[in-house]
Amino acid sequence: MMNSLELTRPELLRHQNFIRGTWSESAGGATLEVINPASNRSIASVPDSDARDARAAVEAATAAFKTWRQETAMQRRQLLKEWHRLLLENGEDLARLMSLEQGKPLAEARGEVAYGASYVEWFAEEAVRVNGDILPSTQEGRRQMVIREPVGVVAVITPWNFPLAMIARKIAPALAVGCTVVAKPSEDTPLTALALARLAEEAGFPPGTVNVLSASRSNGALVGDAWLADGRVRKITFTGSTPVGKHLARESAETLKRLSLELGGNAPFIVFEDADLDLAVAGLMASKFRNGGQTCVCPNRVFVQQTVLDEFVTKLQAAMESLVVGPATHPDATIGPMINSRAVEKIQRHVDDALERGARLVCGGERVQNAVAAGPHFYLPTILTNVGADAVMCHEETFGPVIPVIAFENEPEVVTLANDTPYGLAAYFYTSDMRRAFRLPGLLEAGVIGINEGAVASELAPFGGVKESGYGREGSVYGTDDYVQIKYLCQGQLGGET
Ligand SMILES: O=CCCC(=O)O
Repeated sequence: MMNSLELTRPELLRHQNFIRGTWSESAGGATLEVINPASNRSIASVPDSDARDARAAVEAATAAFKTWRQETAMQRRQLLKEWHRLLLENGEDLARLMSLEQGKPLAEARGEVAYGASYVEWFAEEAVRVNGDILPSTQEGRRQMVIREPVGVVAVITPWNFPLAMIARKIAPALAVGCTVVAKPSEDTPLTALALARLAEEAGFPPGTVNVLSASRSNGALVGDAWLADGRVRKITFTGSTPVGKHLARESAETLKRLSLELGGNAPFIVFEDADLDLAVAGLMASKFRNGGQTCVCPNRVFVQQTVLDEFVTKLQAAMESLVVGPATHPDATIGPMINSRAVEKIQRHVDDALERGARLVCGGERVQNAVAAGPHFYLPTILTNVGADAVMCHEETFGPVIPVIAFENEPEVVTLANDTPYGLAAYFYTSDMRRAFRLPGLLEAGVIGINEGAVASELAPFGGVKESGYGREGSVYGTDDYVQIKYLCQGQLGGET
């Protein structure tokens, strides 16, 4: 049982920024307390960086870019492979750090180490596949070619819900193609990111190639603004809320940066009457309760065909009895604390709103009050039925262990309901009708579709949204596209002597 920061390698707990290959305090000397969401107590303090640190990181990354882009692809692959090896070798320590600062159960944190590391391995292999093209010639004696070049310095801004996987799957493709990186993790979970920086240092990346700094929410905005204003930063890759994504899109217009935005979702999970209901319940459990419901692809609205609604809810409630809410230190915990009190208040506001509008509470609906999960941030797994389309939880991401069940009559109706949102990240449906399985993906407005499957993410697959869930794709063979620019070379006068 994990009960403290007993790391095999205590030096993985970093208290400083990593800029230009050295560890340093913030320029202003300010610090930020990292809070364990399970106990609401401080775990460690890290720098509370500001615009000066942000600029120092860009200077380092700009200088490093000149040489890093010239490295051979094999050398970049080699260093990424070494980083991948170190992530796995230190996986237990990384999982402990992640559980403590983010709250996810240790088993899930171990899973995230493997998941995040898989992107590093994938992009290590992609480093040697940044190919160009030779185009058909439009004139005799002319050769037309296309090469792919790294865009330059990339700013990486990551959320708290996957402290390792999100930063790994942004930094790895950037480094693979020859970009250098300045990164700021969420103020809630900087420790995992700083530990990754330490392992990048050990892997041997040249100084300035990877720069990681921590900052509080308010100073973090100053860091972001400094990067937005800096013309040397050629790309921003961000995972987080849609309002922040829109701010980045607006403000980066001045320097016309490239953007990858992985933003909010409002995923529908649709269960048709012809579905295997046990399979659908298992898929919903896997998808909905990943990280306690704090995942951007978690089903946020569960649509069940009226004819099977009661049977489905009975099976779902029975499955939910196996969930154990508790801190990461509890060996059987399957749902940890929510990240902070703002998150718990939002969940409660959504539940209260649905109940006021006529929803029926099947189970949960409040914070946990027991000895295993004693802190203020634990929320009971909740089912609500008879949820109206006007409920706030049908329009905003609840980001917690709450399942609103909404009845529907037929396919056209549920497609309209599912698409009735500005978001379009993930959508799931369960059916045994093969024609429907082929038809529906074309009708659902989402970047990722689960067909009789609730766990969809993988390093081999493109991850990203449509509509106000953002743009750009992470992972897969498409995952380096956002980090390269196309250059056209036209070589003339090739004709030899006749
Ligand atoms: O929450 C965002 C990313 C989750 C995932 O990679 O499946």
